[in-house]
Order: sequence, then structure tokens, then C-alpha cells
Amino acid sequence: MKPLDPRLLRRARAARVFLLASVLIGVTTGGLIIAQAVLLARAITTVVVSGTTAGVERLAWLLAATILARAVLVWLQEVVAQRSSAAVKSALRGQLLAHALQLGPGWLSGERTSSLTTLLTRGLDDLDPYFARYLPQLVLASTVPIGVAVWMARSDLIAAGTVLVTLPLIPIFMVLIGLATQAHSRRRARALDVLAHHFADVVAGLTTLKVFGRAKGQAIAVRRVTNRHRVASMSSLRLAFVSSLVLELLASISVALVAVGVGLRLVEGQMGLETALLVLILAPEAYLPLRQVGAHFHASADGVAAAEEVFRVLETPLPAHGGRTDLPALPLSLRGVTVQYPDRAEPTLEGFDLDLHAGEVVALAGASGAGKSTVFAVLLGFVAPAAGSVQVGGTAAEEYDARAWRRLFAWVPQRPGLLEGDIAHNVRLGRPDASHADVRRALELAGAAELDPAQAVGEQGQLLSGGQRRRVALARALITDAPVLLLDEPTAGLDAETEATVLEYLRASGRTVLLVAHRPALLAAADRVVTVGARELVIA
Ligand SMILES: Nc1ncnc2c1ncn2[C@@H]1O[C@H](COP(=O)(O)OP(=O)(O)OP(=O)(O)O)[C@@H](O)[C@H]1O
Repeated sequence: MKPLDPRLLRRARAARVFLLASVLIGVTTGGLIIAQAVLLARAITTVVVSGTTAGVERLAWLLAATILARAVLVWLQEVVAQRSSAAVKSALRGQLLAHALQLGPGWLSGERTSSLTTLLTRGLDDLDPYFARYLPQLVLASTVPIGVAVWMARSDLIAAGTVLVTLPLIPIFMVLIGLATQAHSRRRARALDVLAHHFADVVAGLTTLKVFGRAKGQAIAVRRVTNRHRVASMSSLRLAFVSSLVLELLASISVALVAVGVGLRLVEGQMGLETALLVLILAPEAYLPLRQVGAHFHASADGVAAAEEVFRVLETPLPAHGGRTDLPALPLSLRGVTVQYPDRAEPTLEGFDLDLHAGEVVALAGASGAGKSTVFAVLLGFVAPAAGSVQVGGTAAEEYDARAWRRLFAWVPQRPGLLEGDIAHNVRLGRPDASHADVRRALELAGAAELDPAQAVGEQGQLLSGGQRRRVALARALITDAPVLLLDEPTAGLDAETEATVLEYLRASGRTVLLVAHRPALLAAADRVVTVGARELVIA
């Protein structure tokens, strides 16, 4: 990312306001620095040359006021920076979440969710030093040195010339250091990413690892990944310290050059004491903001890397959608649909055809991994087919607005997601205004009459059994008024009697149902069976 990425200004209004405020504060600070130097030089000269303190009191008061004003500006800058940083982070988080949701599960499956979580939380927090330290110094660095050099030139051209010649050396070195830092920052971000990903996986699979006696082995792996992160962080820090040293050295030598020239001219009587003092006080101020930019660059590099990652996601194009918002009307058809997942050599679906008429119950059969869930993903718009078309009532799916399109379906996936809360809350996700009686009825129809709607489901439904989760998800789908039900093995985990009741309801409801089926009872309940994949399924 450039020192100030235009995308940041474009995407976050708070960043624009912050920049404007920083420029105003920066210009005022520049003026105050010069005023402070002038007042100090005059006060010292008055005391030293005239030997009296007459008139010094007024200068001292003015000096105190200038120092106070500078302190107020520093406070103001800090307040504006913290607020802007919070606002920008919140805006970017909101945009990132909204975009990720629009990109949908198809995109998400190709991403590491733990990376996205790190980015949304800790990653973007790294923008704090960028706003609080780096950007304000960048603004000061582009205003103060020029103001100081121009003011110096009024009193001493040689000193101003020395400053103007040596000043560019600092940004040149900063660019060189920046190039080296970029690679280190990326390596560190990658190490953090691997650490987060690995750690999340290990925690999620801890029970399995314990059962198979592999937990200890994972501790070694976590230690190895942590170590890699530590090494990357230490090398970033080492570079930061070395670069600060280089910049400090460069600035000190430059100030010394100015000071030696001024000293010689003062001794030879070519320069007055007040001018000499003014130049000596101003010279370090010209280099200070540039040195500070260099020092804060490292602290903000991680935030900059995080912002770049956010822009990468935000710039991922959304699937094409039209503006039609009316409820699509059946029949639904897939024609020659081919799906090619990015990291797969072979297409998962190839030239797949399907017709679904209103009121039909159609079963999708096929070997495990044949692509049955992928057919659902295509219908729901989570996966864009590489070839072929999805049509409803003769109209292409792309002509519909994504929300309007999804109103057509209620979906029970293989591993249904449940939200923390009670069962009724999860069922009502299908229809928020459903009454208690509606919730009970839906549970009954899903073969879950024995479940209490007030029962808590826990995080990700962990307080329920696998079969109970599935039935709550089925109730959630049944309570909607979506015309098409997409059910992935809806009766898995049900006993034969309950399964028969559920299937009876599905048939009697008159809804259009597309279900993934392995069990003979399900296959028998369907009007038609469509086989997915090359291998034909033998139906007993
Ligand atoms: N997001 C994805 N990225 C890459 N490959 C995927 C993705 N989703 C599914 N696949 C692959 O596509 C193939 C079909 O998967 P799918 O889940 O559609 O099969 P399925 O017929 O529903 O299987 P099962 O009956 O076992 O549930 C599998 O080989 C799977 O590994």
C-alpha cells in the first residue's frame, strides 16, 4: 500500500475527515514551531546581548502560550486520530462482512475462515498506530520541513540550502527500508495467519485428537508454528530498530552540518546571535517529523497489510445479479450445468440437467461425492456454474435480485447451522412472526414433537444431538412459505416410523421438494429419482 492509499479515503468517510483535520492541525503546528523558535531566539538574545530582562517577560508569556497551544494541538490530534481510527475500522469491518455475505458460502469455502476472523478482529486493530501515529506524522512531514526551510531561508540561505539538500536523504532511506519491511510484514502476517488457522483447527478437533492419542503431537506442531511467528516478529522488530538507528544517525549528522556552518559564521562575525540561535533551534524541527514518520512506519505496517487484505476481499467481484424482485415461478430447470471448483482437476458436475415442476417430489441420488450438494449450491446461487444455465419459468436466474431468488427456497443442509438461543428462536429464523403454535406444529411435522421449543440449543447447537439439530433445521424450513424445499438427507437420524410421518407430510403439503436421498424410504417417496454423477446408483 502507498503511504496513503486512495482506497482508504474512498471507502471510509472518517479517513477523509481525519486527513483534512490532520492537515489543518499540521499547518498550525508548523506555524507554532516557527513562532516558538523565533520567540526563544529573541528572548535569549535579549538577555545575552543587552544583559537586561526588560521586555523578556512579554516574550516569555508569548512563548508559554505557544507551548500550550502546541500541547492542545497534540491532544486534539490524538482525539481525532483515535475517533477516526475507530470509525474507519468499524466502516471497513461492516463493508467486509457485507461483501463476504454477498459473495456467499461458495467463496467462503475457498477462504480460510480463521484468516477472515483474524482480519476482522485483531488484523484491523493494527490500523490504530497507522491513524494515531503514522498519518499525522506524514502530514507534519509534508508541511513542517518546507515551512521551516522557507523561514530559515529568510535569515540564512546557506543553512536553508544545507537542510534542503540533506532532507531528501531521509525519505530515500525510508523508501529503501520500507521495501525491505514490506516483505517482513507480509511474512509476519502469513505466520500469524497460519498460527490462527492451525490453532483454531486444533481446538475444534481436540476431542478427536485426544481419542486418537494425538493431542501431544499437536502441542509440538503448535509450538513449531508459534516459533515461526515469533521469529518473523523478531525479525520485523530488528529491522524496525536498525532502521530507526539509521534515520536518527542521518538526521543527527544533517543537524550537525547545519550547526557547524552556523557556528563558524557566528565566530567569524558573518551572522548575528539571534539568527544563529533561530537556525539552530529550527534545524532539528525540520528533520523531526520525517524521522518520526520512519519510526512509526513499522508500527503501522501490520495495519497497512491488514487494510490491503480487506481491499483484496472488497475488490472480489460479486456474482452478477439482475434487478427482478418478483417471486420466481416454477418450473425450475438446470441445463448442461458444469461446476468446476478452483482446486479440482475434474469438474464436479458436467452437463447436468434437471427439471423441477410445481408440486413434484424429486430425489437426487448418486454416490458420495458425486455432486448432489453441489446441485443445491448451484440452485441457491452459492456456486456459479462454469457452463450451462439455471432458469425459472423460462427466465435466467441471473435476472433476479439475489434476495428475491433465495425467497424461492427453504434449505436444510447436511450440517445445519443453529444459532445460540432456544429451539423456537432457531425455528423462527424461517418465519420471524410465527406464533408459538406455528413453531410447535412445524416441529411436529419435522418429527420433533418431543422437543421443547424453549430448550436451549447452545453454541452451534451443541446441546442437541445430531438428529435433533437436523429436525430443528427441517422445522425451520417447513415453517417458511418458500415454494421449493431443498433437503439434504432430511430424515437421517429418524426412526422408520417418524421418517414415514415426515415423508407423508412432505408429499401431502403440495410443496415442490428436491431432496438428496440415499435411504430406500426416501427414494420410494419421490415422484422421480435423478442420478447425479457417472456411477448409477442401484436402488434396492
Ligand atoms: N467448496 C468446494 N471446493 C472444492 N471442492 C468441493 C467443494 N465442495 C464440494 N467439493 C467437492 O466436490 C465433490 C462433490 O461434493 P458434494 O458435497 O456436492 O457431493 P455429495 O454428492 O453431496 O456428497 P455426499 O453424498 O457425500 O454428501 C466432492 O469431491 C467434494 O470434495
